[in-house]
Amino acid sequence: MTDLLLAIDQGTTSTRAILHGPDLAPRASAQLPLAQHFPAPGWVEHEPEEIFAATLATMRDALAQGGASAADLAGIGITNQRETTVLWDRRSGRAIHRAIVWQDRRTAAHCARLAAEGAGALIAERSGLLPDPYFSATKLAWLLENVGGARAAAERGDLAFGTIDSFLLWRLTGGRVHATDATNAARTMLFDIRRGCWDQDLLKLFGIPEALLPEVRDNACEFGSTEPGLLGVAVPVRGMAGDQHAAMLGQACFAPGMVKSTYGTGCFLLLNTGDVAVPSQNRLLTTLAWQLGGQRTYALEGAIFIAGAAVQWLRDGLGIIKDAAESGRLAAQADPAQGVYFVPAFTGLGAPHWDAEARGAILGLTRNTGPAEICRAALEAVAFQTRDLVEAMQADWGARGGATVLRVDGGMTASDYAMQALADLLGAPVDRPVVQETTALGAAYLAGLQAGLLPPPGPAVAHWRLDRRFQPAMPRAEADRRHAGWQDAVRRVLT
Ligand SMILES: Nc1ncnc2c1ncn2[C@@H]1O[C@H](COP(=O)(O)OP(=O)(O)O)[C@@H](O)[C@H]1O
Ligand SMILES: O=P(O)(O)OC[C@H](O)CO
Repeated sequence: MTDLLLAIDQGTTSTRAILHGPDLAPRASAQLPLAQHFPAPGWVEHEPEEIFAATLATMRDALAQGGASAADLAGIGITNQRETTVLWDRRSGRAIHRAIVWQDRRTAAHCARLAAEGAGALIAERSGLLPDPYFSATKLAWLLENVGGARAAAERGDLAFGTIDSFLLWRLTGGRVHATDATNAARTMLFDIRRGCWDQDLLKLFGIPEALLPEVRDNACEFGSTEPGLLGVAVPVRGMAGDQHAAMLGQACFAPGMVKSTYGTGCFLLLNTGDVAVPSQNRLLTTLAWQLGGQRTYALEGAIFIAGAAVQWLRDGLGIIKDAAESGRLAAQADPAQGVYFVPAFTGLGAPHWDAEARGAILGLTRNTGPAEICRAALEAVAFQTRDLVEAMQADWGARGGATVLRVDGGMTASDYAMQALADLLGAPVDRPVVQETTALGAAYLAGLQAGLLPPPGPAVAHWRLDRRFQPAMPRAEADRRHAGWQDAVRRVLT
């Protein structure tokens, strides 16, 4: 039977492939870590060849573990870390520089200049974003300026730009297809989210030759077939979406007002705003939720750069825990009287502050502070930042109503401690689904939708099931007092 769906989830810290049945039940998975390169302070790069090799290896491994072959697949869905920028040679398919990762801050001065020159209004009106190094446009401009011969080659049409989805599609199809999907395009800062096309004024603002750009398609469509030599037979790629958008589909946030929050390296909270692109008055991002059948559904997004990455730093940087799970065990033993706050602004602060130059701090230390208090502060920082985003979203969307429950997913949701702290400090229930790999689930769903195996977004899609609801247990006054302490700590790191 050709009814299995293979999702590729190419994330910031790892590459995964998950094999799903036609009912979207996960059957087998494979994962490989991804090396992080930090060539200068604030710079973050990935090796595109490593990404492609890991993608292929995990796809083959997931199929083998599921006792399946490529001939059993109805389609592949690709989902990916967004904004990360690759520039490659069309002839060789090889990148001319390492990928510049979404967290990379090397273009902070470029963005500050754009903001000072008043370009923010055009950027917000067309792309729904704001001038920050997070998005692809200034990363691509940097590559064109700093890699020898790149601009001339780009103008000759010899180079191709893409986010990780496009790069993988190019390589999987043997260089036959240069395409992206609307959600990934929406994160480049070059795309008009209301008209659904590349924007000439933004291309001019960033000095980007149009010849570099991929074709923009719906999230579910025929993206092209893989080279037969790669998996044994040619398999159609039928779904593609940025990871946070795929997670919205995986979380079945189909109705306006529904919210999901993904806690991986960073945290990304998205609210479905239906067919309206809602401009934010509170420094959130207006973006696409998905585009299907040419119809665009929009979202408001709050992006926090550091969530689980703070836990990684406790393990690898400070060395106070041996594995991520230990952070919760230690936090549970913390002295409740100590007001320690950890602002994990390692790569600046994202929404709603957007301060690229801010750096991290741990405040409120005493002689009694130890690893337990620092772990608690790191886990609570994620909850406080989520609360900042939720409050900004309520201000933008408020009266229109919607869900009062937060659907969560991502690696960090494995921590019961962190999820309870989230419910407590937010003062709202937090729902963790049975399948926490919602990003891959969303990608598999898109491929299944295109293959005709699954219905369009709506009540007939039945892949979401509750694992556990975390109810707020902390008195509201206490949560507010702690949040005020957090806000004070943030004020001290802002530049
Ligand atoms: N039990 C846990 N407690 C706290 N953090 C955790 C736990 N398990 C995993 N994490 C964090 O989750 C992150 C990995 O999540 P994942 O969704 O795989 O990330 P990404 O897709 O960004 O690569 C890591 O940063 C890790 O520190
Ligand atoms: O790889 P993740 O899961 O940390 O997600 C990265 C985001 O897409 C960046 O915008």
